[in-house]
Amino acid sequence: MSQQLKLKQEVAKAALAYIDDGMILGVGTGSTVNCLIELLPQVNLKGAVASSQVTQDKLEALGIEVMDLNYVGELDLYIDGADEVNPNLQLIKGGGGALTREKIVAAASKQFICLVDESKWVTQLGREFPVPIEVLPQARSYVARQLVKMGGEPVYREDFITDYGNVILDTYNLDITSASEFEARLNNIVGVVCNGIFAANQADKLLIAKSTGVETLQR
Ligand SMILES: O=C[C@H](O)[C@H](O)[C@H](O)COP(=O)(O)O
Repeated sequence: MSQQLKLKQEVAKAALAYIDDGMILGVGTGSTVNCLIELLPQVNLKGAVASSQVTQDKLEALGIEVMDLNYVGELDLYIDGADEVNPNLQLIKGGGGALTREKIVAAASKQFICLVDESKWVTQLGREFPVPIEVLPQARSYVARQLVKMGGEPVYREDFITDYGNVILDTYNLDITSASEFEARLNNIVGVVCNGIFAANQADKLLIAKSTGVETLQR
């Protein structure tokens, strides 16, 4: 087993302590959260709200009832991974293309706990990992030109369609000195459905797995 998978399993195990019996849990997407999903049969959940079709399928395969967010109201807890996290617990997400539904579930939750291994820790977002931007298919070229004007280098994620039928522009080279401002600027481009900067919906708590153990950071 790789060291990184081991760290993902450790941080997933640490997250179990925050899940209460009888809860409806918001469940993220990705390889880190997959480690958590495998452990969820240990908890007596009332149900879950899934942040992607992939997660929904995995939860249902374990016999966990997946509920429609529109009918459950505010969730107590959302747990998800991230592609990058900075010291303010702001994130880049969407490497797996699930950013829009993830941001909706995060926004609808009282608390967002983010699970990462130490490879995800950065001082400034977007220097290495591109910002995934979900775009209406018809607006792809227009949005790409606006991103170039902002100094970005958008790359169309080929052969990928989101759960909502849209496309993704993975955008490199954005100078994200203020994640909040950048998130809002990207949202202002007509045709953008959602962007992968999670500043308005940043993590409340970060569990970070290191070779020395799992550390907890609180906002
Ligand atoms: O769309 C995918 C999500 O934002 C994931 O949370 C993110 O890509 C992290 O995934 P992983 O745990 O596989 O690194």
